[in-house]
Amino acid sequence: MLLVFDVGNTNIVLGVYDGKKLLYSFRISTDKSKTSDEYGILIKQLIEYRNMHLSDINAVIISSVVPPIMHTLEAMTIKYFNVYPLVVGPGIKTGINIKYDNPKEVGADRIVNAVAAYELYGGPVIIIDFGTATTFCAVSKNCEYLGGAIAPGLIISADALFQRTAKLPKIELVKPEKVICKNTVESMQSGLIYGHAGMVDYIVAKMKKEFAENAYVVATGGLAKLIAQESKVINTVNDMLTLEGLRIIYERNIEKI
Ligand SMILES: Nc1ncnc2c1ncn2[C@@H]1O[C@H](COP(=O)(O)OP(=O)(O)O)[C@@H](O)[C@H]1O
Ligand SMILES: CC(C)(COP(=O)(O)O)[C@@H](O)C(=O)NCCC(=O)O
Ligand SMILES: [K+]
Repeated sequence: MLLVFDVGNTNIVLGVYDGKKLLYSFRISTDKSKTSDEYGILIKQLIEYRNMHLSDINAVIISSVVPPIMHTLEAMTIKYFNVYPLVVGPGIKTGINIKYDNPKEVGADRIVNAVAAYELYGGPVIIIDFGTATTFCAVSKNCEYLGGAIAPGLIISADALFQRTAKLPKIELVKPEKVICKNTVESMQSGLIYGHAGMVDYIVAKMKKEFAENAYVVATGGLAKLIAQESKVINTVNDMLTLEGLRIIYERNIEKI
């Protein structure tokens, strides 16, 4: 079986694939201070909790936007799974033509999402990933990664309001019923959530004008569902987009699983 790792700035999402089928997924926090043994034991417990064994995993692929954690994770997979991981980066076949000024600069998660979105929905396609940052990526009809936009994510924006003011509290990210709110917490929720949805609709409209009016729009990431309730431009939410992309890239790089 294949174990895939999507290492984001807030969470690591793991998936276990049997061929093309995602059996289980797990979400753990990204913690730069954890050792390879701490990750190893945690992942062992998650796998055994699903009645599998470490030895059931015979391949690993990792995509990461947190370079300092990579050495730890690579050491962990070698020690606990006896497997050298495939790491998404230069030299890996993705099947996508990256038109960024410097292709090495694009976050691996954005490439992986682009691969999955093109495979699942075809091009032209726009991918929005609501993670620590909210990223937008445009992929053309001919599978070119055209680039996109990076905006502060919802959690970053909420934290900034809390940290940079004296009177604004930490809040839960839920949508208030109205946009005109009569207390501090709901007013912050209103600005954050309706504001983010408006930003999404505006950027997508501008992207469509710039490259393809008929682009399909797929959203992923921890907060995708929350914004998709409000945004008018998201065609589908696929929470497993990055995991699917990792599975597809693995298949493109290895003849046989
Ligand atoms: N299933 C979920 N439901 C609600 N919020 C979530 C869920 N998963 C993650 N989040 C929140 O969404 C934020 C972004 O998560 P994630 O997409 O994992 O970010 P990243 O990829 O940058 O690590 C996190 O702060 C997390 O608390
Ligand atoms: C933009 C990101 C921080 C998003 O990361 P995430 O929110 O998923 O943790 C990541 O994709 C990244 O570090 N990208 C490198 C810069 C770029 O893509 O141009
Ligand atoms: K991500």
